[in-house]
Amino acid sequence: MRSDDTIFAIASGQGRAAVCLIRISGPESRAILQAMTGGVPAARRAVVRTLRDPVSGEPLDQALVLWMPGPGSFTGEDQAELHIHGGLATRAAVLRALSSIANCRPAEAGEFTRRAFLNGRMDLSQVEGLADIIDAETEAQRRQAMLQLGGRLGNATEEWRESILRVLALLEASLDFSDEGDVPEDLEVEILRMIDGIQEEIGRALANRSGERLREGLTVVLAGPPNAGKSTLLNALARRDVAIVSPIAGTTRDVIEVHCDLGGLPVIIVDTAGLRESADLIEQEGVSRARARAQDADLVLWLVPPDGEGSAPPPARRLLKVGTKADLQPFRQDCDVMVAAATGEGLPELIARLEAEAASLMGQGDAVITRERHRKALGRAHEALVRARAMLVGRGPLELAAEEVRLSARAIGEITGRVDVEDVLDRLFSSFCIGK
Ligand SMILES: Nc1nc2c(ncn2[C@@H]2O[C@H](COP(=O)(O)OP(=O)(O)OP(=O)(O)O)[C@@H](O)[C@H]2O)c(=O)[nH]1
Ligand SMILES: [K+]
Ligand SMILES: [Mg+2]
Repeated sequence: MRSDDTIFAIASGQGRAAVCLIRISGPESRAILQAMTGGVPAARRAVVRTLRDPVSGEPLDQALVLWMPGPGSFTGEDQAELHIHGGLATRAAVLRALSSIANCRPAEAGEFTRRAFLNGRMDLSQVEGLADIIDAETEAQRRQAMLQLGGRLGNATEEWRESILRVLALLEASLDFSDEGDVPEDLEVEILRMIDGIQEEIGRALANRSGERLREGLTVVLAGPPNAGKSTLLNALARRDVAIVSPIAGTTRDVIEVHCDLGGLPVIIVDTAGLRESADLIEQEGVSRARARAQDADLVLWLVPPDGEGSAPPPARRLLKVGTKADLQPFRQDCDVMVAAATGEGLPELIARLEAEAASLMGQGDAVITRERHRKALGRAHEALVRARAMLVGRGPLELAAEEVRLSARAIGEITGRVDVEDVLDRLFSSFCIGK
């Protein structure tokens, strides 16, 4: 795979369609337009042209053609777009023609975006935002992904990184001047004050897990004794016949997941095997999976049937008690909600309750961190700052404190893919006037 190849790909999905969009990026883009359309249109102006085979000159299709010269294009390279008719034979003919051109080849997965990143058109957090937009299943996920693509995470991390590098610059300045005397006391006070400020902001971002929950979906596990009505409730919430329902206790053995959209928030509802002691090996496995899922869940709905006083709920982070078969039992004081999934009674109340739970656990996309990767990088940055601070306060070697601060900046830089420290330091130093 060469990065100076010209790449092309269908960007509009597979299968027969009215229109098919072919994206082209790389140095041959202009030559391709010349060879296939007989000219190059004005930049970023859509024109209709006859597409021809570059070797035989045979007409292949009528297409809408765009020329987007670099560096102002998505990838930063010269780019062209061919909006052709979406018939299978038409696509195949145009792709074949493109393959026949020297130094042109089909793009690998994600290669356009990779080039955009390598050419500085977007940072890593924006690349992830773009991926999340394509994967977004609910309104709140879409909004969060848009904010990330727009640079919310990238801007926040760049600000933190710049502040950390300012601390580093102050430390290095102190190092440079330490043979002329001690680190001025007011400078040390200033450094500690800055570290405290950055730590507090990063700490606040780390404390908020709603972004990751929103990106991944909230996991709600239905648990309870056999025949509590778990599968019936799953089917009612999913509004389709997903799980087998029967009066036989121990019907469900596997873990069954359904993705739902609750008021714009993504919720994964998980049906599990009824919890009981069983001699059946398969059922035992189902029960142990059910317990494991309940333990990891954001929320467990513990289902209590009319005769369900005997069994105890599994350990869970958060648990709601739901009295089931409300058509067969009166309101239970020991339950938070009553529902009869078979008749639909109480279902709107349960859904409203779930929406409220989801909203309080996920917010509406106000978190900065949306992935484990961000959390790990920020966590490392935070820890390094804690060590640097301890070293400064404990009068440890200034060089080591500076090294910790440098580590912190690098860790934060991983979020956007900007890990260069020296050039930013140079820029910062040039604006300083300590002992100049
Ligand atoms: N009357 C009434 N019966 C219900 C209701 N919900 C479920 N049932 C019945 O209860 C029985 C068990 O329902 P399931 O949904 O299979 O229960 P489960 O908890 O998934 O059972 P296991 O998978 O075996 O643990 C079935 O015969 C259902 O028709 C309800 O709201 N009212
Ligand atoms: K059952
Ligand atoms: Mg079941």
